[in-house]
Amino acid sequence: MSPTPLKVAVTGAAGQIGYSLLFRLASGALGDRPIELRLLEIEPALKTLEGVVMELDDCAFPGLAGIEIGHEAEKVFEGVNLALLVGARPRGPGMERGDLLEANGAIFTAQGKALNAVAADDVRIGVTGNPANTNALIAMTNAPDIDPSRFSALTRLDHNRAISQLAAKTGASVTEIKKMTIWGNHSATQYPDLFHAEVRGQNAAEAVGDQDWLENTFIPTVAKRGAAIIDARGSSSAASAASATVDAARDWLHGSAQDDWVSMAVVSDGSYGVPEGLISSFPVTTKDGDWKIVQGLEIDDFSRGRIDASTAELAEERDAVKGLGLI
Ligand SMILES: NC(=O)C1=CN([C@@H]2O[C@H](COP(=O)(O)OP(=O)(O)OC[C@H]3O[C@@H](n4cnc5c(N)ncnc54)[C@H](O)[C@@H]3O)[C@@H](O)[C@H]2O)C=CC1
Ligand SMILES: O=C([O-])CC(=O)C(=O)O
Repeated sequence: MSPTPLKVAVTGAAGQIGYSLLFRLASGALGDRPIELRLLEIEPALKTLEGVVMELDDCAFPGLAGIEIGHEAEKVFEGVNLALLVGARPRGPGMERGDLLEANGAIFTAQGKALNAVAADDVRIGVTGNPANTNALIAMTNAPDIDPSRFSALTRLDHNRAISQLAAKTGASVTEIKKMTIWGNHSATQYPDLFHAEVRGQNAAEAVGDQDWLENTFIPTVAKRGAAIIDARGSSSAASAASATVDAARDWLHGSAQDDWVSMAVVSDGSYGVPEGLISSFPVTTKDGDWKIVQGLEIDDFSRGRIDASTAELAEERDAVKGLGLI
């Protein structure tokens, strides 16, 4: 007998990220278990989504057990085991992701409530739509019956960007880089940390041996990569965001590698001085659908300042959505 399909909800399924993400999911990126796609869109985008579904059908993916589409969250989210909340307005040139709070926040209030009402008991919820950390906080707060540990926001794209930049600098392959960490917000204040990362088993900051590059090239290149892509493409990253969304979901469900960790924005328990309750990016290990913040890393003054600046921004965003009545 074939296993019960994993029910995977994707919101904003007719959007740019959706157009890449759905085909990765359907072709088996989350593993061998068949999947059923539950695709949520706003009503005016359903016709476009029907076209995407025709294309999914035309791929004849053996692991795709079914597709349902709709514009009502409570119907689409019924019984879902994994919800990838992508649907939200992207920023344009000259905007910061935080500028989207008011436009996008309400989406996550409604979707948090719907997940709370109808998702499966084992649901995991990954938020990609920006501003991702605070949208995840909104969804989590509006889903009081779902354990807060089931929510996470995507900083895996930043993590992957940081690995790629470090690989290019050191001549290592991406597989030779371990223990990369993104701390804080998925925003320009994020802190990609080379002091705990490793290149071929050597401390990455030591392997680079160039504090000026670390501070003035590496950190800003990673933190502002989204804006650089908008500048070049005229629209925000889509295929790489879809790829990171898949990486994050796969590792969450199936576990991170033994000798490595990943970056995920998860609810803070106060670790590393990050105020409790904020959804902030940490180094985490994952196993069987659960994550654990890596403990015991030494944080020097340089890193402390960067982490504090990013978490202060998260606290401001939290206060802003409180002011808007979203949490
Ligand atoms: N966390 C990350 O690393 C990244 C996040 N993003 C964010 O992901 C989001 C989506 O980006 P794109 O796909 O490029 O945007 P897009 O504009 O191409 O697609 C967004 C889709 O969401 C849909 N949508 C809007 N409200 C909805 C609702 N209430 N329910 C369901 N669907 C809804 C829209 O109709 C649209 O089809 C943006 O907020 C963007 O900033 C983008 C790249 C990386
Ligand atoms: O920069 C943006 O607005 C899209 C995004 O989150 C990213 O590419 O990291």
